[in-house]
Amino acid sequence: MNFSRLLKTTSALTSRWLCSGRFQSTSAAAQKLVDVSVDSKTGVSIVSLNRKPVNSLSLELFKEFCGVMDDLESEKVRGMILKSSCDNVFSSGLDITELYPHPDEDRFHAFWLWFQETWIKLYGSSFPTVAFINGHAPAGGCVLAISCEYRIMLPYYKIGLNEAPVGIVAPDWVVNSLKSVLASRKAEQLLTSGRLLDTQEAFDIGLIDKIVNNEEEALARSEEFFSTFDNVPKLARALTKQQVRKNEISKLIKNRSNDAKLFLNHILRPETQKIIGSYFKSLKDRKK
Ligand SMILES: CCCCCC/C=C\CC(=O)SCCNC(=O)CCNC(=O)[C@H](O)C(C)(C)COP(=O)(O)OP(=O)(O)OC[C@H]1O[C@@H](n2cnc3c(N)ncnc32)[C@H](O)[C@@H]1OP(=O)(O)O
Repeated sequence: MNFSRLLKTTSALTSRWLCSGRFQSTSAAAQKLVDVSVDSKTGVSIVSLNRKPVNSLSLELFKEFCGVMDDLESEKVRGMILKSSCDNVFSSGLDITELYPHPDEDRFHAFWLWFQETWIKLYGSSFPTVAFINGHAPAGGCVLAISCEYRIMLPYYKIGLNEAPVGIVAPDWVVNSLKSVLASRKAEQLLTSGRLLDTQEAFDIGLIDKIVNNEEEALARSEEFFSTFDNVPKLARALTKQQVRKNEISKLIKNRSNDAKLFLNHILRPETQKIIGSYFKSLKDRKK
């Protein structure tokens, strides 16, 4: 099966959840959670996550992001830069209120399927992708960044997969995306310790590709990355990227519902709820 057909393949059960109109934004005037603009000099699309204050990743944000990715695919854009419009935070990861206290099972199932869909579309996109990490990127924020092809980060922020200390276990598609960036041993150390790295440490181990001081430099470094493909036929580039990433994506596509069920079972365990609850409380108490 070719890759674009594979990307469209979802089980009947999964399609039912993804296509269902449930969990729509209630207000037509609701603020956009994902903004798109085009850099007029380079023709590259800039996608900004815009869920204030910290871009925590909710079901609605995932849905909107997937719609944007579909548009960019059909417009056959030259490239995409993913960044944040929140001050100091690229994304604070999954919205903890989707996980705690004791989430509604239907909503959680849909939430998880849209998280998977986001990863499938971003990791498997045909066009080149850069994450401009213009703020902290813990947990799910880091997952978005490692799903892109190239990572550029501002100094003095933190990035990493701190799920284990929060009581959350990484699914294999997240582990494998990390292993596509870092050697297995480094990936394991990062995951099991849950340590967040500062920008320099992240650069030193190869988790990010460039450190920049401002957005202007980020755009210039992104352009250098995109222009490495200027003499490569678009289709050949896209199919080659997807060939490299195909195994992880097809494994998840075959296992989506089960992956959601496993995660839900884990999240609903009283011990997990307890750990997430005290973690969330400590986040709130920090500011008191
Ligand atoms: C191992 C891989 C597993 C993969 C599968 C699962 C994937 C991911 C799991 C997750 O993503 S779980 C989420 C984990 N996220 C975090 O641990 C980050 C938590 N947040 C922070 O550390 C900080 O907020 C920040 C991002 C460093 C920003 O700090 P800042 O001081 O700028 O802002 P705060 O005052 O802390 O936050 C403002 C406001 O937002 C609330 N909030 C922060 N993060 C989240 C979140 N992820 N979900 C929901 N709400 C969040 C925070 O409590 C504050 O609320 P108020 O106090 O204003 O009510």
